Amino acid sequence: MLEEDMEVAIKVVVVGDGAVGKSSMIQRYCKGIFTKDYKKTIGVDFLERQLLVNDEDVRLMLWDTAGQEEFDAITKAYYRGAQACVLVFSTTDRQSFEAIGSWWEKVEIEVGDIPAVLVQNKIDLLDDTVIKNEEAEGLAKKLKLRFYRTSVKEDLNVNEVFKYLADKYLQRLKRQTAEEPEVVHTTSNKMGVFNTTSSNLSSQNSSNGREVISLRPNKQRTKKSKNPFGSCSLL
Ligand SMILES: Nc1nc2c(ncn2[C@@H]2O[C@H](COP(=O)(O)OP(=O)(O)OP(=O)(O)O)[C@@H](O)[C@H]2O)c(=O)[nH]1
Repeated sequence: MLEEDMEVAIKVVVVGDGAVGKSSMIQRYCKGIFTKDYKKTIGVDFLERQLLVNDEDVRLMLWDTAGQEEFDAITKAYYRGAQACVLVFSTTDRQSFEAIGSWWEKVEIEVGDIPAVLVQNKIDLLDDTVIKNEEAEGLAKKLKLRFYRTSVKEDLNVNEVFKYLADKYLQRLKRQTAEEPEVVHTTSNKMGVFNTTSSNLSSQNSSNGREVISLRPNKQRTKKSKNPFGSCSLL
């Protein structure tokens, strides 16, 4: 168990080419809805949802980044501090599959090796697929990532993607707190156990020039919401 009064908050970035279903996936997960309309994401959006993983309260902050290159400069800034990543391509878009390597690279350059998953979305359109199963599985193997096939439209496997990431993140966090029991938090993009009070928050500069945020346990835990969608907010 982690420190009792703490909430684990995980910043997750969802990346991939335009129109692969990133915004839809986040909306499905946080709000339980799906819309057929395509509205290009300009820059970055943000939604959150709470979940329980092995009795731990986890808050996932899901950052929806634009798939178009024209927004690269903006979206890259938002990768900083990311603690987990979803790499998405579409069943019906070959280019989006081929671009996965470069998306992962962009994220890794900003935040290093963080828990991540490879997701093939729109599997309801499998009849029109332009990517062979072996190719997708081969890519996951090459990148050493867990691979999921989802249909946001049919609500297939979406929860599993985020549950897996939260779980993987917690495992790393526990390993790290076991190794460094005095350090509640860590640095830059790495592990973070956050609380919502600012009074105990201090910051300093780390050796690599990135900001280090020190966070201490929050003694006043906020009441948990029973409805997972109840905690969603659009900023
Ligand atoms: N058939 C099908 N359509 C989907 C699925 N997921 C998303 N879509 C549709 O694909 C289109 C693009 O979805 P978005 O979620 O806007 O894509 P995005 O990746 O956020 O796109 P950008 O904001 O441009 O980066 C929309 O019309 C969605 O309704 C799915 O699982 N199946």
